[in-house]
Amino acid sequence: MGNPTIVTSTPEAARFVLATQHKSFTTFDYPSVSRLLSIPSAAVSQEMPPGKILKTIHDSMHFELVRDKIAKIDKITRWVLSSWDKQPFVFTYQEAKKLAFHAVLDSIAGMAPSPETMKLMDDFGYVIKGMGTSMPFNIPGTSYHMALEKGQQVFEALSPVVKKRRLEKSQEKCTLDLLMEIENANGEKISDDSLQSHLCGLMFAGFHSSAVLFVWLVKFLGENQEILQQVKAEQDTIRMGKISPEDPLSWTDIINMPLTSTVFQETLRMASIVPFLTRRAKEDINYEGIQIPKSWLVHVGIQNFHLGPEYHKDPLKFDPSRFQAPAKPAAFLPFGNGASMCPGRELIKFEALVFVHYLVTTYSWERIGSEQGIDHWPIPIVKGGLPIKVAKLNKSVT
Ligand code: HEM
Repeated sequence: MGNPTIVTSTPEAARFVLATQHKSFTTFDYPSVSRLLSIPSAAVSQEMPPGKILKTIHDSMHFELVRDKIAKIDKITRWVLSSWDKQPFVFTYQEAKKLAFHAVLDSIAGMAPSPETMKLMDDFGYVIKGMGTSMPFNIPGTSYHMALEKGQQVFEALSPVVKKRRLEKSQEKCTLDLLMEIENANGEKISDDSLQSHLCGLMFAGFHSSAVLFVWLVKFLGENQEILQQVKAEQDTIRMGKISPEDPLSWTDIINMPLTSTVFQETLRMASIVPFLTRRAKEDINYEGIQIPKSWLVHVGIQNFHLGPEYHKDPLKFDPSRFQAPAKPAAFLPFGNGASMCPGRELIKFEALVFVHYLVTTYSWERIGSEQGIDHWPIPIVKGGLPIKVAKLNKSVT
């Protein structure tokens, strides 16, 4: 990282750094990543207090607002899954990206799937790829250079989206609508450039991590047939309670998915999609006798305790039942902790449960190809994109 760094691996230290002593640390962004996302000049972010923007983003993903989006998530999920049986096989990661990107886009910008959103997704895919490079040099021909170019294109493509949304008076509030309403101390509203930039940041926060989660869900369920059958029974019961096959899932259905919810949690634990978080000390800090000098980085290893036998019995076994009892305090932090804790955690939970519902009630699947293993950077993902052969079930609804 090029900075003196202290590495922590216990949940207690994680809690200390992320929450209890939050005032003593600042978040740390990798410069090569920030560069890909901070598309307009730094001056743009000066116009509105960052705290106000962050609060608005968190508010826009408040449980009650996200709960109202279940029908939309349902529609997007059916749209993605309905095409699977027309193909000899699918790359789970490709399909997961489609689902994750459009669910996030709907939530943050109220945008429905279209050829334009597909192009936006493909372009943003290059930005993500550029973040994963170990050589972030802006040299033509490199993936980092391509990512910078594509990031700029995404930023520009969002300009008409923001302008149109300013004119619309939509009943359903998305993050963009709420950001448009805030004012700084001089009574000025946020600029279009700034809004476009924040949308890019939100896409980054919500897109790739969600797509990767869906891939892990398919992998773990496929490898654990007994659990899959139990999840299927839970989801079939919900489906059979519907009057018409077209009826979307509702909030009541979501709360009737306790087993699938534990599968979601166990997948987050095993995959540890955000394996570590980094903070910078704002001052000299003493933690249980250990001196953390001002401006040093602290690397909070989350995966260490997610997979630590002291915290989770038989940690490499996929066992959703361990979440029937609450996890030891702070030994499960897939969404971080404290003030920066992921505001998208309810959204992604609903997305994952709806996805599993249509997956197991519509298809059976079988992993194909010989590629094994995990790519670990920037986040852990199944190598090869998990190609699967799918077969439509008799009473499927998509
Ligand atoms: C599997 C999916 C996801 C995982 C594992 C995940 C994980 C995390 C983690 C660990 C953080 C804390 C970062 C830190 O403390 O430095 C975070 C922050 C954040 N996440 Fe997520 N996230 C996911 C999905 C989403 C989604 C769908 C959205 C919606 C746009 C989202 C939006 C955000 C935002 C805006 C932040 C920054 C919050 C802040 O700085 O106050 N995330 N996420």
